[in-house]
Amino acid sequence: MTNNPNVVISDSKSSINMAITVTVSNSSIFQATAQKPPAGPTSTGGYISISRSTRLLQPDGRARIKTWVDSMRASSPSRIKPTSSLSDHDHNSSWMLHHPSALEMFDQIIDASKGKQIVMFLDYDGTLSPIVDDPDRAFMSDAMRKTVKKVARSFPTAIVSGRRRDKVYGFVRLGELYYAGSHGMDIKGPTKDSNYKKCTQSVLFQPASEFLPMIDQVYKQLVEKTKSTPGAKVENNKFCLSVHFRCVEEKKWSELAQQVKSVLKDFPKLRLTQGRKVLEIRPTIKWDKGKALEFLLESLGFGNCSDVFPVYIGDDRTDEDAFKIIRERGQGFGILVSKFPKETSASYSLREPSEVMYFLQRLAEWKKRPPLPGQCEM
Ligand SMILES: O=P(O)(O)OC[C@H]1O[C@H](O[C@H]2O[C@H](CO)[C@@H](O)[C@H](O)[C@H]2O)[C@H](O)[C@@H](O)[C@@H]1O
Repeated sequence: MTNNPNVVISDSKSSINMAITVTVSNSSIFQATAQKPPAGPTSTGGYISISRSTRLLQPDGRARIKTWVDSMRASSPSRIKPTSSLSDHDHNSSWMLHHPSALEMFDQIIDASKGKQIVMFLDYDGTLSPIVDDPDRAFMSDAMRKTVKKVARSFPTAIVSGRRRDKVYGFVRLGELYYAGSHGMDIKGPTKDSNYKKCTQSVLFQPASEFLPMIDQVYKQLVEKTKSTPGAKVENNKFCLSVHFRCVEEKKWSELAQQVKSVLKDFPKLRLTQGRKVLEIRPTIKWDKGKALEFLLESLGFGNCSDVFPVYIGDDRTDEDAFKIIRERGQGFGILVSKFPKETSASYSLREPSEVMYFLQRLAEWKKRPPLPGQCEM
C-alpha cells in the first residue's frame, strides 16, 4: 500500500456544476471519478441546512430568523432530547449502549479489521485539537502530532476539515498525510511519504474552484456587515466561509443571523449549514466530507474493494456525511467525539481529543506488534 497514487487531478474551469478534468492521470479510477463523480444528496448529515434559495426568501422573514436562532442554539452541544420516560442517566446509558466507547471496544474494532487495510480519516477541530474560543489558536499538542505521525506510518491517513487546507496544514504540519480542506472541497495528497522522501506527484482535487471569486466577495461583505456585532468572526476557508458566534452574546444571535441572511440573499448558489457555534457558508455543489472520503478511498485504490476498513473520527455535524457513507458501505466504523449523546450515524464514541489520542496510540502500537505465530498481518 502506498500513499502515492501517482495522479494529479485538477478542477475544470468549464461549469459551475462541477465538471472535473483529469489533467494527468495514470489511473482509470481517477478517470472514472472525473467522468462520474459519486452521486448523492447535498446532505448535511440530517441537520438543519438553511438554503437561501428555498428558505431565505420566504415572506415571513422573522419566523425564518427564529428558526436560524433555534438552530444556532441547538448547535453545540446538539443533544438528543431525552424522552420523558427516561432520566438523563438512563438516556446516557442507552446512548452509550448504541455508541460504545471506541477505547472499550478497541479489541472488537481490531478483530473486525483483520485482513483488511485500515485507512484513517481524522477531523481536526474538536477531534485532534480541543475547541477554543479563538479559531486561530486551535493548536494541536506535540503529543497529538507525534501520535498522528505514528499512525500515518502504519496506515494511509487523511485530515478532513472544514478549514482551508493550508491553515489546517499549518496546525498539523505533517507532510505524509492527505489533506481535505474546505469540507473536502480541496484535497491534496502527501508531499512526502512516511520515509520522509519527497513525493513528486500527488492528488489535487478542487471541485468548487469556480466559486472562489464569489466566496471572496461574500467574505468581504460578511466582514463588513457583521463588524457591528461584538464577538462575531468571519473566517475565510477558501471554498467556504465560517461565521463564528461562540463569542457573541446569545441576545445578539438573531441580529447576526439577520446580517448573514441579508448578505446571502444575493447569492443563491451558496448554502448555509451549521457546525459547533458556527454558521458555515458553502457552494451548493454535491460535495461534502462523505464524498471526500469516497474520493480518497478511490484514489488509494480501494474504490470497489472489500478489504478496506475506513475509520473516520470526527466531532462535528459535517462529519455525519462521512459516517453515513461508512455505514452505507458496510466497511469500517465512524467514531463520534462527544461528551454528550447526539444523533449520529457513527458506531462508536470517544469523549474528547485526549481519548482520540489514546485510541490512535493504541492503534499505532497494535500495528507495530509482531503478528502471533500463524497470524497473517495486514
Ligand atoms: O471540520 P473541522 O476541522 O472540525 O472544522 C470545523 C470548523 O472548525 C473550526 O471552528 C470550530 O473550532 C474553533 C476552534 O476550537 C471554535 O472556536 C469554533 O467555535 C468551532 O466551530 C474552524 O474555525 C471553522 O472554520 C471550521 O469550519
